[in-house]
Amino acid sequence: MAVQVRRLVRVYGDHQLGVRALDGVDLGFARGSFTAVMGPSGSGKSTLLSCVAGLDRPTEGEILVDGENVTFWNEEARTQLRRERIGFVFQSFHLMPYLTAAQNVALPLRLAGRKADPRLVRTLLEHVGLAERAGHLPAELSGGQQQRVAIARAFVTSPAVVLADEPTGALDSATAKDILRLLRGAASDLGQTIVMVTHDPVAASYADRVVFLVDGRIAGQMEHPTVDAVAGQLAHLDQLVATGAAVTR
Ligand SMILES: Nc1ncnc2c1ncn2[C@@H]1O[C@H](COP(=O)(O)OP(=O)(O)OP(=O)(O)O)[C@@H](O)[C@H]1O
Repeated sequence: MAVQVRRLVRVYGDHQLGVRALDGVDLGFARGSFTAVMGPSGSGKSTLLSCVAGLDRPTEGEILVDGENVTFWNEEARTQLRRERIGFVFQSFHLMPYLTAAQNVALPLRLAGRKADPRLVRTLLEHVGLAERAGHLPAELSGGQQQRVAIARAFVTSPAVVLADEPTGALDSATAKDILRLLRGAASDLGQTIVMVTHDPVAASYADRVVFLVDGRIAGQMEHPTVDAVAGQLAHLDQLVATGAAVTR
């Protein structure tokens, strides 16, 4: 398993009265798998990503990255974990505006104190179809191209997992499909493990599996998701939440 979370609980505020953002989540993410995490607003999706990334500490439970228990690592070790073993893709790209595409891709290696091999950077930019734009600044690239640079950057350290938070949320649907095909291919062809939070059933249909969260708990999983099946399950979950059926403990 690239990543495993066991009995993960994250309570914000008072232990008894606080918000249980995650309430006993057990999940494994196999190497080379592409998982979509879905659920209503406030269901715990971002908290799950933050815990896996080591940005947030679980209240209870364990997190294993490449089989190593990282739950109790100190701040410094978790910063290193984020730099070297976790890749990030955000909705709003988060590229450094004053660095070229190639320099942005190389940045995680530099931050990790490693040498940025120009051939690796070039190969990654070729892989995302941007070899010709290596010297361009983000402002000179379209949104879809900027997201491709961000994806190449996320892959540069060969991380255990790439965490993508609404990676297509800011893109038109045709560009979004290109990005999703790229992520799909990275999992299938390069064996890159990907976990993607999304609200979009089309985006989720590119994944191998969808995990549905409600109130910090797993409310269902779907293998080989289709757009219609995902949309149907989301409507069903919304109904459960609206009637309060999902919040009984
Ligand atoms: N720092 C915090 N302090 C207090 N409560 C928090 C904090 N972060 C999240 N929460 C609460 O934890 C719950 C889960 O939040 P989370 O952001 O993980 O949900 P989400 O599924 O990502 O939602 P969205 O789809 O709206 O982004 C929510 O009730 C939220 O209000």
